[in-house]
Amino acid sequence: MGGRSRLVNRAILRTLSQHSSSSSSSPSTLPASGSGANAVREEVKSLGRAGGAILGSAVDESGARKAQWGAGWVFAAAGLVGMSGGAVGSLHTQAEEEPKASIVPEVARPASKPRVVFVLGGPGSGKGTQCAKIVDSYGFVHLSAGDLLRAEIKSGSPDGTMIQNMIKEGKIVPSSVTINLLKKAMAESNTDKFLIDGFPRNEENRADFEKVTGILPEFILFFDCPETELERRLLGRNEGRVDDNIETIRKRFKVFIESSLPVIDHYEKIGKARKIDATKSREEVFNAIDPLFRPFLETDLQRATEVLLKGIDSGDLSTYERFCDPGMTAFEPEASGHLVKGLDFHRFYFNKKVAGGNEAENFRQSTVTSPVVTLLDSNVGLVTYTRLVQDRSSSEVKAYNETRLWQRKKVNGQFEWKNVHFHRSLA
Ligand SMILES: Nc1ncnc2c1ncn2[C@@H]1O[C@H](COP(=O)(O)OP(=O)(O)O)[C@@H](O)[C@H]1O
Ligand SMILES: Nc1ccn([C@@H]2O[C@H](COP(=O)(O)OP(=O)(O)O)[C@@H](O)[C@H]2O)c(=O)n1
Repeated sequence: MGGRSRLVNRAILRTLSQHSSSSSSSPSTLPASGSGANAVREEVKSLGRAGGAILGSAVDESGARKAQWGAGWVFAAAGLVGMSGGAVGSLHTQAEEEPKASIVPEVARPASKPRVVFVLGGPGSGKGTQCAKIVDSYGFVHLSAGDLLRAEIKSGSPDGTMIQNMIKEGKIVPSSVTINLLKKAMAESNTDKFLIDGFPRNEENRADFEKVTGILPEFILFFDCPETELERRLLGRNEGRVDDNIETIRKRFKVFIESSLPVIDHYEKIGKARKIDATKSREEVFNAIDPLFRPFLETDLQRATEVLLKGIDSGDLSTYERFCDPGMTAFEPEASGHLVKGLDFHRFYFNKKVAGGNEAENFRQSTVTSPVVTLLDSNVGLVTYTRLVQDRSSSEVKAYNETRLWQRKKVNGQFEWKNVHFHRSLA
């Protein structure tokens, strides 16, 4: 996601393309063994030694954005990526032992592990304004530390008076109070993507959050803006806040420089700070932020595919219907060259399985190789892979090439990826 991993991803893609016989980055031509795979393994090992996670988008030689399926892309060359028998998204190699422990592909983490982006910047730099836009486009939950503290005052909590006094003085409320509020809000939410705005504001906030939650941010957004502009915006904000007066504003600037800038420096040093010029218009600021959030969509899309395939393997019709658009079209061998529309054709196979009864006999396992996730825009994505299907009832392993076209839709106010078309053919 960061500059470093993007460069590393480029290197991997180059290595792969050198050993690929056709197009520059065609995953279906990845070597399964031999010198190409060895070269890739070396890349993986060196990444592991450097402690780098292989994640998110990469840019291929033609400039097209591509998502790597976690380490799957690399493991697909070195081995195989398992899609069943364990947690969804767990990776295993079957060809030979790989240095798994040293490589922690972030996309392989359990879906419940929250992905957090901290949004920092001086008071009035536009954090809240941009967070609203990110929520709207990317389905994050926005948690403003300041808003949570103000709500705590209103709720009549025993800490209310202390918090009110601190805010009036532009001082930073003790971490234990703010972190408890954040933890509670995160636990009450049913998502795993959080924008945490106005936090961590000092070293104590930062270190305590890490210690208490074990969460490191994916990255931090730093809205860079000079004091004169901040002052102008805050005096014009007009939200009736007790701290938007010239006396408190000056105190907040001082606290920001003394306590918050060192936190931003910390993230800069570990390569997690993404600095944004916040003096630009709201639209220009959003355009600068927008690409940073694309990899989250790629991860979501990959996870949706993993869950869908697991649903197919286990004969779970409700999962299948949750991820498939009712008007989905498909070309698959069972349809003998015809395009089938809707879910009835596919439902037949789920019902047949249930009717067959014997779970052990019905047991199926898919292993995905050469997965590629390509985001066409923020609401349309393409997932291609080869799927090996093992079936208890037959010793034959079937291999399919599959292409799934996904569309992101808002359902009951929440973004969901829906499979709108797939093409499956015998590999
Ligand atoms: N890019 C921008 N240009 C001009 N004004 C802005 C911009 N972004 C936000 N504002 C305005 O500045 C004020 C502060 O923005 P806000 O998002 O509340 O900042 P923060 O959450 O960082 O305190 C608001 O009145 C907002 O409408
Ligand atoms: N992590 C935090 C965030 C806010 N706060 C308090 O809440 C005030 C308002 O913060 P905010 O994030 O809502 O607003 P801005 O100052 O960024 O405009 C701060 O000046 C602090 O007094 C805090 O103590 N600790």
